[in-house]
Amino acid sequence: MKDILKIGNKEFSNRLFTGTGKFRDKNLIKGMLEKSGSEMITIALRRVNLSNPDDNILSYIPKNITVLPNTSGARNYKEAVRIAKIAREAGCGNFIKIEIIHDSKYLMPDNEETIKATKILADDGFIVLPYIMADLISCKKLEDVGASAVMPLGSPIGSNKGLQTKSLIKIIIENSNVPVIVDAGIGAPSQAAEAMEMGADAVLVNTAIATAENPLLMGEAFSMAIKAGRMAFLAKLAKENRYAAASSPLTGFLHMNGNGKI
Ligand SMILES: CC(=O)[C@@H](O)[C@H](O)COP(=O)(O)O
Repeated sequence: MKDILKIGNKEFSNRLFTGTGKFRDKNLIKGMLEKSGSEMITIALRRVNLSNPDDNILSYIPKNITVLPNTSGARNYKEAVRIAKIAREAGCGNFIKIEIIHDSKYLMPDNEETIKATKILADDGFIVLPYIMADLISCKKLEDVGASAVMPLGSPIGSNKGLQTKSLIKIIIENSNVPVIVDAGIGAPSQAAEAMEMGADAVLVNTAIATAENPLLMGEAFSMAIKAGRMAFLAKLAKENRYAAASSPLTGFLHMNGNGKI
């Protein structure tokens, strides 16, 4: 079955997006991409060494992979816009993940500044993927100003705490007209599968893969979990029941009386 995710002018058949940070050896990135099949990876522009191509994170990423530069380090919309433009000038393409953070303890994104940056960059031809707090109203505003996807957080970046915003993300999924990519805090493949079962379009995982003892195997595990979650979503999950419902016909069972006793 062909199940393609379209973002901007690109099509993705793998719904795991990855990151380049925190690998103990940058040479692991290529193997992780191969094993996981991830087709898009995010890089922090401040890690692109423009003056020395040999020490450039881009040299560890195969050419067939879509690079998603992020504006990490930006504290307001002006800084994010400037970083995005530098990334495009540097040849990183027109995809941009907006990350505007001025809280170093929880690394919570500033939705208001993100909406401003999204409008300016979308108007300027960028494919904008904003990283945001899981808030429906912000997501709708982002859609209105031209975001190509929304990236609500599951839990704080690098926390590996999973889908702490689950019910809020569910509301966003049910009401969005652009792809919903769950980003940040996803610590285990089972949590990524949970997001996909709920109807997320993709998941972005960095820390849990990069800091695993075996990042290649973990990348593959995430990819498989995301595929399984996506298939379960498409197959439509069976409904939850309050009480037990016997799987076989009830013949031969003792029946309870009105007090619930057998
Ligand atoms: C790499 C990147 O963009 C992170 O800011 C992203 O949000 C992933 O978060 P985790 O590292 O928690 O997976």
